[in-house]
Amino acid sequence: MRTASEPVISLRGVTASLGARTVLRGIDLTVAPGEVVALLGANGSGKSTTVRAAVGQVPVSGGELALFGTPLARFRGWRRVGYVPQRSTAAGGVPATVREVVSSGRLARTRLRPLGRADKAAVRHALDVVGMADRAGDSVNALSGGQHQRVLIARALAGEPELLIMDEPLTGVDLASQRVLAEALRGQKDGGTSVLLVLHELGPLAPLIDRAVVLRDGRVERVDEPERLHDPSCHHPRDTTDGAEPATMIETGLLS
Ligand SMILES: Nc1ncnc2c1ncn2[C@@H]1O[C@H](COP(=O)(O)OP(=O)(O)OP(=O)(O)O)[C@@H](O)[C@H]1O
Repeated sequence: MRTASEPVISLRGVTASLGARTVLRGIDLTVAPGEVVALLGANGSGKSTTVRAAVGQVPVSGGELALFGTPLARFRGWRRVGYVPQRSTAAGGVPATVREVVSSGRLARTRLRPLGRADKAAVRHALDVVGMADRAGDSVNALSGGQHQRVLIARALAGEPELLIMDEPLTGVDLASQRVLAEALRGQKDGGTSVLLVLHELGPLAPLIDRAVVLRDGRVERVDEPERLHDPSCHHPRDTTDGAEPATMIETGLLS
């Protein structure tokens, strides 16, 4: 579902540095309402830094960044945003159950009030969607990496976000879990949620993706339809006979 209204995420000429290194060199990126956008690119191209900038975790040194039409510095609508960080930055060690972690996804809505009926229903639904309802009472420290990832996704879904941002949700996740995630995302998309995903491969998510934005060295190298990324003719420019400008092969370095 696309509308002509204002983007839910808008980055224009965004620059950012980490330590002494300039990592983002002028990123232009928009996500329209209801759109599912994949952010692709080689290791170190700036994908995570882009999404971390979008959620205010990395300070921006230049350009314009807005969420739901509000400049990030003035944005207060965090209950509208669900964020799943890259797994290594959110690993276990927390003495909490699966249900407690997923419930924390309601915090921006409940503002420390006890969970009400609607909150509990949203938590249950999120656990169901990721197939973790039967593990709700278990410690998160007793989960595998892929299960932990599902819990983090459920935490984001529990907040019933209008915008879902996920950093490499498929990494280290088996094919069955990838399909669970694809189903969950399908449900979100059908409900009108806008989604920005950092990915290395489109995998089972390919049919859901409206646009793929490829980063290279802190800039947008190209924006493409996912079918084109899978089109073998794009990968062999010398084979093209119609004189059309061939697309560049996407090399993440992970697909050998
Ligand atoms: N804390 C940091 N201090 C300095 N440089 C950093 C820091 N974190 C990341 N970088 C650098 O920023 C660049 C972009 O990193 P980023 O994590 O955004 O890339 P990425 O495209 O998400 O990579 P990957 O596919 O490996 O996850 C890399 O060159 C990285 O070395």
